[in-house]
Amino acid sequence: MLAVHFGAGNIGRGFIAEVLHSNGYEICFIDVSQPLIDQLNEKRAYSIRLAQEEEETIEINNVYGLNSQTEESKVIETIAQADLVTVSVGVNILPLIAPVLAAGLKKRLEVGARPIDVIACENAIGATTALKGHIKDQVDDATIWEGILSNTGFPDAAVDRIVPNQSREGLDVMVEPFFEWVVHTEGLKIEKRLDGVSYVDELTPYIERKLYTVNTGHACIAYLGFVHEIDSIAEAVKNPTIRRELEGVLEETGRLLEVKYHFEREELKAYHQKIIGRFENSHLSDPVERVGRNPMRKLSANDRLIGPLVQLHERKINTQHLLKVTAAAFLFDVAQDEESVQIQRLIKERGLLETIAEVTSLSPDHPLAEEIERAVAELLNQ
Ligand SMILES: NC(=O)C1=CN([C@@H]2O[C@H](COP(=O)(O)OP(=O)(O)OC[C@H]3O[C@@H](n4cnc5c(N)ncnc54)[C@H](O)[C@@H]3O)[C@@H](O)[C@H]2O)C=CC1
Ligand SMILES: O=P(O)(O)OC[C@H]1O[C@](O)(CO)[C@@H](O)[C@@H]1O
Repeated sequence: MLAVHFGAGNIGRGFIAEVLHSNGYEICFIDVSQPLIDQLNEKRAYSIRLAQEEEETIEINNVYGLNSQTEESKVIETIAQADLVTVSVGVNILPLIAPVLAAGLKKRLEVGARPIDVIACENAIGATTALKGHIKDQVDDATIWEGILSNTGFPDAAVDRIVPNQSREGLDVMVEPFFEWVVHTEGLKIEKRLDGVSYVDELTPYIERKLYTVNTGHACIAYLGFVHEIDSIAEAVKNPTIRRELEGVLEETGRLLEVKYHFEREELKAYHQKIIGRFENSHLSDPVERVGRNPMRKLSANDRLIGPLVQLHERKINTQHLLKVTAAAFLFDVAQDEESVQIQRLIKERGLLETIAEVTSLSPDHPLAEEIERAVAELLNQ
């Protein structure tokens, strides 16, 4: 069986491929990094090392790569023959892979290929649904789009495994032992269920619990870590002030999840403790700059900070810790992170309040915009 996976990066190699490989798939990685593709085709294998006390590695073989920029026709042919398509490129990259995916799914119709699922594994709510929309934009002919829809499943999913940036040298990846991949049963076309994947009829509670707990908590450590000039996540989470804010933020998003989905408080507290233990993993060297990367995405309306902040505000539930983390995200200034550079430029050109409104999609006179502005001032005066 052949799986095509877009994005031979941290999660692609360090998580999705492990699950696909253990289910017997050969994996064709699609990427735009030629060095990565060359190594995949030369070595055809790599190791996944678990970040834990005892030495444990998982050998991944039966892999190869194609470059979607220079080998487009081969990519289309491969999609036409594949048994599954998965994606982990970054939610902002999804529109860029839509053309070749549309061509591949169209080719499947021409050759009479059996139904297939396309699953986007990104840190975003509804990423596969978004990808489906980008693919639809590439297909003018309504009949062909109907054909693709009847032959392709686009189930949304939630993925969770901390995989820090790996050294560019090799293919091997260091990952935390924990992983969770949850796929929405709605929209699936393939009967086969993958071992290691949970299938749920109701995905939203899971993905919001993950995004508003793991990712919001991680963002809290990253952005306050940056403000406290601490480089690594494991170090930042030991800082008593940051730890207090982390527990406060998880308390706040936990309240939202309780109110929305009636998660048991004790169950949420156990989930929080497990996640804090994951963040403390000293075997993982995860820089603050990776976890805080792309602050415009993370400060956007439906992501891990503004999403819960607005929903809590609407319910008149306390958001002091989330406000502090959101404010810290506006101070995240990393020369190599173009989104952080863009935010700092906006602050200089248009002022903080306008920038807050622009990045979060809150109106400048929304009480939260003014509260974020105040929280930034408080952080700067600390
Ligand atoms: N790293 C982590 O711990 C986790 C990351 N995620 C999510 O997984 C997604 C990927 O994250 P990472 O693997 O960390 O990023 P990454 O940057 O390591 O991997 C992304 C890969 O996509 C490739 N790419 C970029 N443009 C492309 C294109 N047009 N066509 C094909 N490939 C292209 C890049 O060359 C890179 O190899 C993101 O949505 C992230 O939020 C989700 C859970 C955990
Ligand atoms: O990949 P993103 O969305 O930039 O943020 C990294 C997030 O992914 C995670 O692995 C959590 O799934 C953490 O690394 C972090 O919270």
